[in-house]
Amino acid sequence: MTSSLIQQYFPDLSAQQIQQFDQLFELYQTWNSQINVISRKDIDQLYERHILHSLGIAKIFSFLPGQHVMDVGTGGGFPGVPLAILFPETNFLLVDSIGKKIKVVNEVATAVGLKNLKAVHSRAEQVDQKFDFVVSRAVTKLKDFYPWVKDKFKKGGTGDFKNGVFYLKGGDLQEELSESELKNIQLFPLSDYFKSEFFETKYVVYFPAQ
Ligand SMILES: C[S@@+](CC[C@H](N)C(=O)[O-])C[C@H]1O[C@@H](n2cnc3c(N)ncnc32)[C@H](O)[C@@H]1O
Repeated sequence: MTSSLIQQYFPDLSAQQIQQFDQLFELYQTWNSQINVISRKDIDQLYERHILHSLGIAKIFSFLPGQHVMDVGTGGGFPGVPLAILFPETNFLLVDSIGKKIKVVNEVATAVGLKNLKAVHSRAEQVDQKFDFVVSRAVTKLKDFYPWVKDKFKKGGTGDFKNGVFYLKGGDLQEELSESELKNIQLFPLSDYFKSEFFETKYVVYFPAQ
């Protein structure tokens, strides 16, 4: 399997980025058979359901060179690994509270030669660093998530986006968003960018640090 689906939606990739995305299939196939980081029945859908889904954030916002981004609860590296390939001059810290998942991330990142990514075994709450942005997917409800990261933002912003959170969410979000009591939430449907059934119910949720 190759990264042709990714190239379809991101036509300006460099030869190195294409090679890195191509390498991911075999790497995840191998590592996932030893340490489960994505559902085994999903491995054939790696490019659509994991890599392209992660890159949905990049359709909304382009991280800048030198910015610092934390991926909370990265598991096997989503969305952090695909974003670190796409934004090679942005610094990514991938965090997970399960050490063996971080081992997979480090193996994959080393194999594809990612120099802008560091993965650490830690609870997000315990990370003592400040970031421009936090990204995440499938970790917990926003009401419980935001307190983990609320004191971890630098002041600042880029264009329409003040430093804050880009969270990949699916399904009916009304109740979750209202119980979170977060202000200035923006929802971006990924069906506006990616044409397949999988993305019909998927969103990027953005809110500024508050
Ligand atoms: C369902 S997995 C999602 C993994 C990945 N983001 C993805 O979408 O494939 C949730 C992950 O969050 C991690 N996690 C849960 N609470 C955490 C916390 N407080 N700090 C860091 N990681 C956490 C779990 O260990 C688990 O790997």
